[in-house]
Amino acid sequence: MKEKIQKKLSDSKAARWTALFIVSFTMMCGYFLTDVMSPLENLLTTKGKVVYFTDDTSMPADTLVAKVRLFSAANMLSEPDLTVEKLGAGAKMQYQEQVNGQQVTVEKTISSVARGEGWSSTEYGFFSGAYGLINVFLLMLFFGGVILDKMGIRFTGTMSSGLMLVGALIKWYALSTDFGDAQLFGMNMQVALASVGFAIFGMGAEITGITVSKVIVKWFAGKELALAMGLQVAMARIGTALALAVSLPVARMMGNVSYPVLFGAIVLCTGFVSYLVYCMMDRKEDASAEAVRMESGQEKEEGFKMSDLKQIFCSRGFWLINLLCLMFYAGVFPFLKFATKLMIYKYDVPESFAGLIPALLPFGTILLTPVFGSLYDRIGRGATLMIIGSFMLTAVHVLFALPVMNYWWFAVVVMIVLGIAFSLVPSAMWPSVPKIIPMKQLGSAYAIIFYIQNIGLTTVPWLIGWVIEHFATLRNEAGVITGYDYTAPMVIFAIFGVCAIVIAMLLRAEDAKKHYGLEEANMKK
Ligand SMILES: NCCCC[C@H](NC(=O)[C@@H](N)CCCCN)C(=O)O
Repeated sequence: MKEKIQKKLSDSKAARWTALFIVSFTMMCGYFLTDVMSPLENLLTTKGKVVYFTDDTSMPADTLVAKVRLFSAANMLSEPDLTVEKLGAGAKMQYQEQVNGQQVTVEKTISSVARGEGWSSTEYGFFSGAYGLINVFLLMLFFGGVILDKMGIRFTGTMSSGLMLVGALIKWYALSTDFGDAQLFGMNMQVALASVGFAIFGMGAEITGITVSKVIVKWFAGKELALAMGLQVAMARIGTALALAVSLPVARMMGNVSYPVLFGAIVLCTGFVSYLVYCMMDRKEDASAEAVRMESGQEKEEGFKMSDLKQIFCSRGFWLINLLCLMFYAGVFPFLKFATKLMIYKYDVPESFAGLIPALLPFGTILLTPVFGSLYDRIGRGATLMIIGSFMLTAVHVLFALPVMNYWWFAVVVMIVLGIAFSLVPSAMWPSVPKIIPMKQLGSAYAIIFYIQNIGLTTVPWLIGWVIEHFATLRNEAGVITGYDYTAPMVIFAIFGVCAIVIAMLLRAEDAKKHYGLEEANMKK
């Protein structure tokens, strides 16, 4: 009689791809919430209500009311019964405007009215960077990695996806409440509370991120690892793309910036439940792995020890990956937070379409990240892919910084190139980590990389928000904002790109010396 050979659950193709899909879904929900506020920058930084017209233009509500009143008086029409509160969808407005030096009568129909929150650019920058606040300053991401290696995938992932949900609810509460002039921590109460919520969410999102990375290595090591990581990132990008595309229309339709966040919180509930489903699969995988080990008489793998951290810290290749991750991601995610407003003011894109151009970036990566991942699996050249991606990132920011070519189609082309760069580097960088660091220290290794990366994700939006307020905001003599000059912030982003190129080259040199195998294929033939 043939003896039944024990197999691990992860040896089944269907099982491992199902596991990947479930955890990637949780992550996708997290990414949706991370970027849901980015297209709302213009609305958040406008004081009072904003009126949107059917021709895709917009105007502060009080300016509109004043213009309509002036028009009625000048044309001896009866005083309109109009206040900011009475403006509503479907109403027709008439007022006069200077067009090419001539006074013309404009008639517009209101499509929606939404409440602006009156934040400053610095406050918006602070809020955007708050994502990494607890991770960086309370070292929670670092401890998250240790918790992951000590307590395991099921405990850590459940805890962290629960934290995402709690943070999202706090953020929603802050944005849906009018706190008047109340202050917290010496700042506007709404900004402070929304930032606290975002910081708790960010802690959960990042710990979930390292947990999911470990899940993928657990199921795919020696198999289609880079493809699986690429697909996970691709699904995450769907979350980002949807956030960028639907957030402003939802806020406009509902009249308030809090609704997209509420929607995100509901989506996150499903992400939390899907992680619980994964936990059941994880239990089965562990049981089958244990059965295989017993049958083959293998020694039980030694657990994680704090002293293992020394091995991680002593690896030069590991530090180069850290720095590359810091610089490359500092040039992408923080940029996305400001990209919608860049499209409005530099490329003259109507506000209702402006979020769609940055949304092209994640949409492009949805396809390309798995393609490049699979390329890396089959033919290698990981370090080279990272160098090419870093070059592209730099070129993109230099092009955005140029004061010429301010056409929307140019912004679209440049954004597509950024999408290619944003597929190349992540698809090669993340699967390279297990080539440098062994499995049992992988949770801590990813946590340290995410930790260093979070320093950039936190401080770069602060820096850019401050630079926009002090060096990029154009005002007229009365101090009213008339536009923005994005040269200075874009030059800063380009500098991150140059640093990424240098580091990626050093990494390839280090690989040649230490034979990590970054230029080799991942799949064992
Ligand atoms: N296997 C690792 C995949 C990481 C994907 C990577 N995510 C991050 O680096 C996160 N720490 C930051 C996410 C910020 C959310 N917008 C990615 O390329 O998304």
